[in-house]
Amino acid sequence: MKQAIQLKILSDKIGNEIPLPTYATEGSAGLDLRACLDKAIELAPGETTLLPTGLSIYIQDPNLAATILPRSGLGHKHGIVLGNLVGLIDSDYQGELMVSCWNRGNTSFTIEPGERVAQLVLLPVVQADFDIVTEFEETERGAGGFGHTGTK
Ligand SMILES: O=c1ccn([C@H]2C[C@H](O)[C@@H](COP(=O)(O)OP(=O)(O)OP(=O)(O)O)O2)c(=O)[nH]1
Ligand SMILES: [Mg+2]
Repeated sequence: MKQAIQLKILSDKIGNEIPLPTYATEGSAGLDLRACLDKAIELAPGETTLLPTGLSIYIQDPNLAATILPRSGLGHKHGIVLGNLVGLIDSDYQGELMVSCWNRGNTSFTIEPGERVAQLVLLPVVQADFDIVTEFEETERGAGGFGHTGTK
């Protein structure tokens, strides 16, 4: 599904030395987000930094949200993941898209201006309209969880 999403460019770098986010392939679920930096940043092991993207989006539709997810290559090979593990962008947020970047690895990592540091995925959202009850209709699982069904 495709949907028009309003996007504001907040930095002169975007569209010049830093490209606008695009889907890398026809089937890509995520748009890579680039670090909108003047100069490279070295992220020491264990350090977290908040990276600007130079972009804001206004999703507007409450039945949509965006998530910011790590890139698998950066996360697996270099230990560069997100300080908040997953970022959630509310449909009414209009500020700059920010990426909390965490070096969970053992070696320093340099983030270059324009580097693709994370990816943005738009998702459908269902808002709960709570119906207060005192009993649920019984299920086989009931309250069992946290390994209740075993491992094999
Ligand atoms: O990785 C992220 C996570 C969030 N945000 C922005 C968009 C989101 O809509 C807003 C608030 O995020 P969230 O609700 O996760 O943070 P909070 O700590 O609950 O802040 P708030 O009290 O503003 O909701 O911050 C980002 O730019 N990047
Ligand atoms: Mg919040």
